[in-house]
Amino acid sequence: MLQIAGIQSVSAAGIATATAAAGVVYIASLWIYRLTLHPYAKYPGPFLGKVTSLYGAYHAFFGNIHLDVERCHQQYGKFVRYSPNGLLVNSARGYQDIYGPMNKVTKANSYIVHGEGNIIGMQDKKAHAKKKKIFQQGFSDVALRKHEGKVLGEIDAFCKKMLENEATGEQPEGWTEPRNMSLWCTYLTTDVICKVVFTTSWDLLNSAANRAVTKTLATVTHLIGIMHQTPLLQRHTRAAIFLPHLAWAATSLQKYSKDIMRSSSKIRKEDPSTDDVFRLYVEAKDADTGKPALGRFDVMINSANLLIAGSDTTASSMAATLFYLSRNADAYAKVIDEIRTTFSSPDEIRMGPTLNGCVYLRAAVNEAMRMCPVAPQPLWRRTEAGGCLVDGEYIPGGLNVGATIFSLHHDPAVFEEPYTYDMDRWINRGVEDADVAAEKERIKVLTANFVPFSAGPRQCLAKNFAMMELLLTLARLFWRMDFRKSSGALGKVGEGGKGLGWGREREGELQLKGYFTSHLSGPFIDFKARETVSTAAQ
Ligand code: HEM
Repeated sequence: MLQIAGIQSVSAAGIATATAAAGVVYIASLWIYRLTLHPYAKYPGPFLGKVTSLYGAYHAFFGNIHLDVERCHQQYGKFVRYSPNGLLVNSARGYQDIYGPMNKVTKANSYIVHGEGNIIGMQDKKAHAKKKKIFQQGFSDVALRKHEGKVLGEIDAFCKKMLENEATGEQPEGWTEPRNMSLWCTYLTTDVICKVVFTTSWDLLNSAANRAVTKTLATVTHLIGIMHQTPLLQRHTRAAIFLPHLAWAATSLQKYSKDIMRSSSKIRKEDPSTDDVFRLYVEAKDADTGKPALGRFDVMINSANLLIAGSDTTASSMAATLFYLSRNADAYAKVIDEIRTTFSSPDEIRMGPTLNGCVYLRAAVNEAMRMCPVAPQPLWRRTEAGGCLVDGEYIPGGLNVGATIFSLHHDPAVFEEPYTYDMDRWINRGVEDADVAAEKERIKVLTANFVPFSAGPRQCLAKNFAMMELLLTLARLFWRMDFRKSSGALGKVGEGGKGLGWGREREGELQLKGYFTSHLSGPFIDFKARETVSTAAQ
């Protein structure tokens, strides 16, 4: 009992009841405000999404946020209020208004979860543009030509590995044991990005010792994906309390980053001429002052960030292409034939116009990236003071707006049968003269709705590098070996099926976990060396 000013005694239970009652009144008033007077009150959306940001966090936790957003657009239309302060739009025009070059938005506050100094989270537009120019130099055309040799070395090691039979010995007729390609592609892309940025790697392709790093990377993107959806979890301390089974990954990532930087700096000490992206950032000069453009911390955090941004992203696009080609015989035949007739040896497969001219390969990758985009969650932006127009709707300043690439890529008004892998939709149909304009328009509309790397000033920093890695890897792989989906239960891993829940029931469709980046299980693929080629050419 407490005696207050000698007038009244108050029990602990009484205080608890009063506090709980005040809490209930506060939450009820907040919900009523959000449902009636809030500027987004007029927009449709799921009831729980309108009143609490935990709704989005819940779906991000289970990795189905991209599907839930898709379901909401189907139910409510183009505009969906997906969180109290967050409105989603699904149209090419809306996408350009939010992300395009003329946008009047900044990155939403949720991007603080990527850590201080990380380019992906910068809100100040001018400061971001200045930094991006510098960071992009690491992936410019000139830099890409420098990286090509390192990338090809890793790709060739990967191809060799794919033809090895580990575990249980050879399968009949020369086919390898089933390989889990989301894992193997992540080993490759992690080795590649480490080599390009730091000159050293964990050699995940050849050694199992550090392969746990892929679990760390996936868990970090899961954690970040949840934190992005709700301000209630945007501090790492809170995430550590409420999501301890994921939060460990942030510390683990720091350890891995320090580890790779330590080995990199050892190499640099032994050979000061070591040339890589890290060195380029250290030596970058400010164009106005001629002084170093980046501080030590800036270089460290952004180089480490490239490990996350540049590993499972490219890997899932690669694995998705293998998934769909292994299930679509016609597309498979066209791509394989194109690669094997265009190049007479794998060594001929290099960056340049010949590879870029492989229209079927490009279409196969496009269609896989359309169906399985790498960034499947709402990419939230905050409107600037004064507000802006988003597809004709005025949105006041200080609110979140966004879109999901997944829904834009599955709009049935643009992509006929959006859940079907149809590589040919990307191929010019070579129509009669009278229809040339219509065909041009068809491709233009598809392209406007196809934004795997996003658009405008915050689009992917290393889009050309990622495409180079994807095309080189797949072309060299397809030249050297045949492949097929594994048989039995393994062959079904990662695929939709009855009873898997809304949006996950279509057989033949690759299912992804909608973390901050997409996370895949499988596909399991068997490989077999081309019979007509001498072993020397392998
Ligand atoms: C197929 C592969 C890839 C895809 C589809 C992809 C896609 C994207 C998308 C959609 C964004 C925008 C994210 C947002 O708005 O929050 C982004 C940003 C970014 N990406 Fe990629 N990415 C890929 C590979 C890479 C690679 C290989 C790297 C680095 C080597 C990289 C580095 C970055 C960085 C640093 C940003 C932030 C840019 C900024 O804020 O200005 N990405 N990427």
